[in-house]
Amino acid sequence: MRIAVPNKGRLHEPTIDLLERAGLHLENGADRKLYADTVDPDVTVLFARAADIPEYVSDGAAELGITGFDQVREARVDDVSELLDLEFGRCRLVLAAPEDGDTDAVADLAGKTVATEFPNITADFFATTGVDPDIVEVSGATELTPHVEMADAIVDITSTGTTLKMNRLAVIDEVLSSSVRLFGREDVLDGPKVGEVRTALSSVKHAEGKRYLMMNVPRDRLEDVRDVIPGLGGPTIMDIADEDDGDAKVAVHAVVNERDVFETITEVKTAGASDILVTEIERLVE
Ligand SMILES: Nc1ncnc2c1ncn2[C@@H]1O[C@H](COP(=O)(O)OP(=O)(O)OP(=O)(O)O)[C@@H](O)[C@H]1O
Ligand SMILES: O=P(O)(O)OC[C@H]1O[C@H](OP(=O)(O)OP(=O)(O)O)[C@H](O)[C@@H]1O
Ligand SMILES: [Mg+2]
Repeated sequence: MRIAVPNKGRLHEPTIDLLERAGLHLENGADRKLYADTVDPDVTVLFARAADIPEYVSDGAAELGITGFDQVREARVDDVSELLDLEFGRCRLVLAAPEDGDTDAVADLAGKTVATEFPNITADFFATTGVDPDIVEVSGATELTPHVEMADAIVDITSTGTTLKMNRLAVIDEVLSSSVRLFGREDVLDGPKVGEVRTALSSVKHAEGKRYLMMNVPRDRLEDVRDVIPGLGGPTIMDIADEDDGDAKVAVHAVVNERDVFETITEVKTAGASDILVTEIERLVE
């Protein structure tokens, strides 16, 4: 099975990092190679441009793909399905125009020109508004086009808003909200490998922001400790083999949200826990 992933750009590294954390370690994937093997002999990674990945999956060059939702929508592929929101590469496609110009609303764009790297998404957006501007496709530096009289407005990616601000552009409307997705061609979705890859990647997402808490608790304080552990399932309670103590203490393990760890430690300690350990979780298969 082949997974197409971004070969460069801002999505490349986080995608490789995610595959590694999911246990799909890349082998002999030196720079500029088109393919890399993984520890799983049945899984190959194919490197492609973020914008080409939906087409690669649709055409059969790969079975699965990882790229931005914006690219999937722009490619207008109708035979692929989303399997997982990977929740990075978050950005918005927005309609924006010069701050000090006379374009303040969608209606102001009747008979005007909009420049974008996403002509299909832009056309779909305007089709819902009843306004029908000319759409000009550019391949980058879109933010410049209103200042060189190429366009009256743009549809482009924004995340922090810095680029729009630097180019004195104001948002008129949101066109699309995007993040990176795992998707696959519909005719292969039932295969066992697809399920395995999906589970591996989602287990990394589930583990993010969670910590594993371990502690020892006198058996007669167990209920007090249990009461203060915020529930994410569990906790797991285990007997401790201890010759001197008999069964006076038990080990308590629990998965907790990272943001709750600080408070929980204080509370379980007050409730009688000792030998408290906090560790990171690599993967959490639910
Ligand atoms: N500023 C941003 N913040 C968050 N995600 C972004 C941002 N810019 C782009 N993305 C996401 O990353 C995807 C790829 O963008 P990137 O800039 O890496 O590639 P590109 O410039 O289109 O590619 P290439 O360098 O191959 O021309 C976008 O389609 C979008 O989903
Ligand atoms: O809201 P901001 O945080 O400023 O991000 C928005 C910018 O990020 C992307 O460009 P990128 O940095 O990927 O450069 P590129 O034009 O080379 O793709 C996008 O095309 C915007 O220009
Ligand atoms: Mg870019």
